[in-house]
Amino acid sequence: METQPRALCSQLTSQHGLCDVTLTGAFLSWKEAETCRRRAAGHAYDPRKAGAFKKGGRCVPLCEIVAVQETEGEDPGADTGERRSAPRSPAECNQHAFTVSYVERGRKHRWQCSEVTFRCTESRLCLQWLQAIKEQLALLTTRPKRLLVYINPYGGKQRGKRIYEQKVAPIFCRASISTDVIVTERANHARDHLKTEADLQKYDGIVCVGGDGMFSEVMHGLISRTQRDTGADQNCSGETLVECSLRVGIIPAGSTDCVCYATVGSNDPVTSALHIVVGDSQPMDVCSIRADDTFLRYSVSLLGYGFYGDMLTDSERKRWMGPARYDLSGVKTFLSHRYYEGTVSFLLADSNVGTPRDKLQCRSGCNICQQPSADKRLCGKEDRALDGEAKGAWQVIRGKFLAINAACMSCACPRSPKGLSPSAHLANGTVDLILVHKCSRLDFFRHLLRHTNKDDQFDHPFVEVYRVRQFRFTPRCQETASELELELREGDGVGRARFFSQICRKHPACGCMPTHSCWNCDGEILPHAGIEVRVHCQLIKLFARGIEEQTVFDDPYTLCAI
Ligand SMILES: Nc1ncnc2c1ncn2[C@@H]1O[C@H](COP(=O)(O)OP(=O)(O)OP(=O)(O)O)[C@@H](O)[C@H]1O
Repeated sequence: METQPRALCSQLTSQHGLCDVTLTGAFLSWKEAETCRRRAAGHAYDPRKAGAFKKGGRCVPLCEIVAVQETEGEDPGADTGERRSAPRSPAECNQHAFTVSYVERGRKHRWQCSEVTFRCTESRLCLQWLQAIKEQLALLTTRPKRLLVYINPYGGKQRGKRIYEQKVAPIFCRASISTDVIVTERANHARDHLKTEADLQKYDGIVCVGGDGMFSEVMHGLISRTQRDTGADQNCSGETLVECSLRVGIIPAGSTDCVCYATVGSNDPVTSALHIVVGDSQPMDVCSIRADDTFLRYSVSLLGYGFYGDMLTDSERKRWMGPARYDLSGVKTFLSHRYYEGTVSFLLADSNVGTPRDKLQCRSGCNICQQPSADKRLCGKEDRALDGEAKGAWQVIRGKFLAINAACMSCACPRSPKGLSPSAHLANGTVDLILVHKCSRLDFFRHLLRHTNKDDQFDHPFVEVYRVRQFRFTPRCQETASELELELREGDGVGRARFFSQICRKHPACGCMPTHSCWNCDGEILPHAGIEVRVHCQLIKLFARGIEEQTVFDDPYTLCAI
């Protein structure tokens, strides 16, 4: 028989005075006690105190309570940082207390762990409250109890270990989450450990402390391990990959924390730790990248050829500079203004998953991500039938590109708060393919500038954007003889020019454009130019809930009204 959540209602004392505290199956709320309010309305009214109490009232969803603990020898002013000037009265000394830690929302999607202590004179009542809240928390089965934590001690400003120990571990401890912590000793340590050694049965989730590179390691390890354990072959083209059951939490401690920012809305370790504690779950699409029929890598954020590929290649040579290298390499790559020729082929996504320019941003509980995607509907025989059908739907664009970007998510970050593709979705089984054709430096600058302001970066004649399920890129130097011949025949005069430029590209001594760039795959260089990309809908899950609409939570009383 299902356990019924216990409801309680008592008058207890908090640091703001006597209050009515209510526990239901969904909320814990407290507000100024009726008797106090009536007294405050009469001659004993003290506006200063009444205001303070109003501020102290709250309605906290049960799922956002971090923990409840009996408070021994507590000081009623301790949770607000107030110091008691007077010794405790004999009445206070006879009181029993319990402290509730809960999620409190701050500005810019930040969460913090707040506390409230309730006191009462009866030990039985205090125990009743403690037990009732603990029982309710025990019903929240999506919360992790045991986590495997990987810390990159060299990520970002090399503060990963300190961030974990000072900001995250105390929250896990308060929430009674046990952890096995591995501080990595080399690159790919976490990936290899997850792939082969880790006893994943023991854990409810994995946490990585570091930047996007560290997350990518953990993701690769987890996906590979899941496929191996379930008999799926990630190297086989067209294989339906098996979703990973363990969730991944990201504690941001890198120089780029784009995945964390796009899924939580902030780069704050405490916020991430709290999303893990409350057991949030955010599915996320993953792209698999292949070249010459061989699996290369997975990507969850940005795949960029041309501008972003060149910028990453240059910045890797300047690692000694730290995060400032991205700015310098960005300017250098912009000034070089290189373009690359090639052919992009893609399979458009279904219309029910929106379009890159529809301004429907992916937010917590996104409707579009809850639509069954084409990728999900495909399996077995159906898969082959639909794939055959889809073959006719491939679109082909040949041209000279300054950048080819595939955004699996918005790629929002503090510098570009709306991101590379503001309406891209985390889990709808698609990727937004952005083609920036050759244009003047000034136009390209205008396009880049629009990533930082409110203007539409796709509203330029030289930019095309498509929501796709699969795409391929073939650089001109890899195009087959028949494709090149076709192109030469397409325009006579142009043909001659292209013929000569083809000779030039084969002779680097003449100093003309390089024939191809490389791909920036979530911040890692992929040396291949010709690739094939397929989106795997909701292949992994994060301890996150997507970016919340902030306004709902501005008023602590709003939740009571919901
Ligand atoms: N102990 C280690 N020693 C050296 N490299 C490591 C170690 N642990 C992890 N790495 C590697 O460090 C790379 C960068 O890590 P991370 O993403 O955490 O930091 P970052 O500063 O954001 O990275 P980047 O410098 O790429 O922006 C990752 O690709 C990861 O494979």
